[in-house]
Amino acid sequence: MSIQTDDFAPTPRVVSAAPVSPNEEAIERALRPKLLQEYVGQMKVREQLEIFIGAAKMRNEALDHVLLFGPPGLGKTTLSHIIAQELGVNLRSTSGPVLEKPKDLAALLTGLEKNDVLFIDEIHRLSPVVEEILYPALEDYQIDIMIGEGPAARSIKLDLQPFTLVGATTRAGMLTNPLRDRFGIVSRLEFYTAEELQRIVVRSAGLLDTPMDVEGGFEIARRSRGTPRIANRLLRRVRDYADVKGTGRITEDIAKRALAMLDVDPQGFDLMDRKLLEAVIHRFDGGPVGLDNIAASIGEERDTIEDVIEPYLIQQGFLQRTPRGRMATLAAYRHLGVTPPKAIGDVSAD
Ligand SMILES: Nc1ncnc2c1ncn2[C@@H]1O[C@H](COP(=O)(O)OP(=O)(O)OP(=O)(O)O)[C@@H](O)[C@H]1O
Ligand SMILES: [Mg+2]
Repeated sequence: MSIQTDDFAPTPRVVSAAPVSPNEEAIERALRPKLLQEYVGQMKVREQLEIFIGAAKMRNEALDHVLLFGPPGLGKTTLSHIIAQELGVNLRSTSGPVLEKPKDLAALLTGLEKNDVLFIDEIHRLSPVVEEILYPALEDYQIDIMIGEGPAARSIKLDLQPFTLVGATTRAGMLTNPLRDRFGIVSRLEFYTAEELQRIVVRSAGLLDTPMDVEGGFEIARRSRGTPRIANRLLRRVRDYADVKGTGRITEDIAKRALAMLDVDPQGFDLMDRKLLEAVIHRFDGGPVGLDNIAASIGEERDTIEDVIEPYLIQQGFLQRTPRGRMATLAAYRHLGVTPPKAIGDVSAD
């Protein structure tokens, strides 16, 4: 398959943390680090995994089950591949919504070889009946399957090879307790710093054969909302700009001009972020306002706001989540150049 431009998706948001097209996923695969050593940032997670993977290999045992959670585009799928690679075992990948029936999961489980990794993306979307068979599989490497139908139906126990489940989710809160309790290793991925993203951008530019100044790379990094997927996407867009409007080299000036053209501001906010902040400030007096009201007001899905738009705004201190709803902080007023009401200073202080 040849890699073409990935611009065909309907008006994708350039700072969307989700992949905007199947083609982008192909490009991402090419940019994916293969080893823990190449995996930038997430020091705590990496350190833990290094030790646990090393120990599992020394004992020739399956690694304990791993739950990876965090916002989209931070490297959960990448890490699952790395875990299998470092363990020197096969990786089987699937996702919660794909596993419709218990037998779908049973087929995967019985096909696993000793110490293999089974990756289940969006594990919070497993159906309860499928989740049921996962429990004994995780605990005792056994599954109960039903043979036959009607009165002749009986359940038999099947032994499985020891294996490691790597589950990924953007919402750890949506996992059932019995499922969550069966993960021995729980790793939370954090947003990356601009310096870490810069290292990722430099590495990707190298893989894409694109000459880039340090300042150009930093400009892309700091506008990438802490997310490698966005950093890699902005890099590709800036590279297009550099090819057409410049000499092909990504300089600071080229990066700034390209990003301004893409409406990505120096904070990494795009029109959607600004629309959300503006709605909270202008239509709801700065909040508190419920998610549903925000969703209706800016014409976005509630889930998209919760999973994709607001985590970064909250992490950066522009939005606050309170029991009564979302509130704009002083930083949000300042960012939009709006004079804050007097009371807001006190709210933001705590
Ligand atoms: N730590 C990292 N170092 C270098 N590149 C990274 C890192 N994490 C992610 N990336 C890059 O970002 C891209 C997106 O990562 P990945 O697909 O693993 O995210 P994800 O967390 O699985 O997202 P989603 O929640 O949408 O499934 C990858 O193609 C990879 O190139
Ligand atoms: Mg993924």
